[in-house]
Amino acid sequence: MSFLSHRPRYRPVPKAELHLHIEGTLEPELAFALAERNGVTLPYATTDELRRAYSFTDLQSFLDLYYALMAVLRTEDDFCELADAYLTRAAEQGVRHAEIFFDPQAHTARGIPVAAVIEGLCRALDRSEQQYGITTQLIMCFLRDQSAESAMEVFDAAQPFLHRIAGVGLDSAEVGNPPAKFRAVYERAAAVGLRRVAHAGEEGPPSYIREALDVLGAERIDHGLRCLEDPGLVERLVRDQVPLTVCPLSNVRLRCVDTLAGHPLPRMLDAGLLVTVNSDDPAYFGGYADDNFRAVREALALDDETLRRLAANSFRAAFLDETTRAAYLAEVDGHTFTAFTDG
Ligand SMILES: Nc1ncnc2[nH]cnc12
Ligand SMILES: [Zn+2]
Repeated sequence: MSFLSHRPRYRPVPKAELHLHIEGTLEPELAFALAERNGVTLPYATTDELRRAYSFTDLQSFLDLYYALMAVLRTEDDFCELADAYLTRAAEQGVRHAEIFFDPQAHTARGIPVAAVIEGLCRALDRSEQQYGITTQLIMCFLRDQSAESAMEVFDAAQPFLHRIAGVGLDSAEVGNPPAKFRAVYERAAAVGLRRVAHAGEEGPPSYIREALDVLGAERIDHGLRCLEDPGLVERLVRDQVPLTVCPLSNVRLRCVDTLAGHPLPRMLDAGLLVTVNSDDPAYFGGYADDNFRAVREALALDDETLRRLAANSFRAAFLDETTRAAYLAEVDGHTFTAFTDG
């Protein structure tokens, strides 16, 4: 019997995943299968060789590979399979509700119609509650390193599908692309009742977090790590209980923090921030939702009550109706963290 089989394992705590790019769940095995099906040649001979390329120095070095690998995603079926694969994994990791980002401009720029992307994703999401026990929402992200006009064009192209979309987000290369660039498209999103979130303070300065709140009306901040450099901003985020969707394994892989043991998550919790734990791009960063929970548990010596607080925060921060939120919070309350060993 191996040593590993005696390691304690934990039933994953029920949680909501609020910061998850569906394109970032593209595992090398699926990438190769789709490449073959679609006649796309990848510049890697094997899945192992591709995995070896997952060594990033910053956000941009990751984004270069992330966008390049999307070449294999071409049809509605591809997007459906991608989402199904994520939901299968998420269910194993205790995810009960997922608010899923997608990057339409990364596909329309390659000639893929926005309909293929959204209809493919929705085919998987529509059966998610029954098949995986996971409720879902879609959040359409604008690429901040593209122009404001391009964001407006994709928003126009998505008009027939807006009833399938819960909100809009902002992602891609942060520094040099401040939130205010997207004021107009966020105003249009707000006018039709869409929820608003934005990546800010991952690599960019605290002023981008303020701008996301003040100019875009962001209700949640994705990452938000660099708020800690601005005590006045922290005070505001605590006072208003603005959720921050933190992604610990991502932060280490993209070198936003040096080590997991040095991650500011405990400081953020101590400050009273409404922090949640998420996976960001799990196929690239070494773990899905509960892998992130387990990693911070070990590296930061978090106790069960802190993990329970993080799980509860995820449902508090989710775009759920109050009845569903209460039901999920009751699941968190009723969860026991007892370890079990198998083998
Ligand atoms: N961590 C991240 N930051 C910004 N844009 C992204 N797109 C996918 N993952 C991202
Ligand atoms: Zn992200």
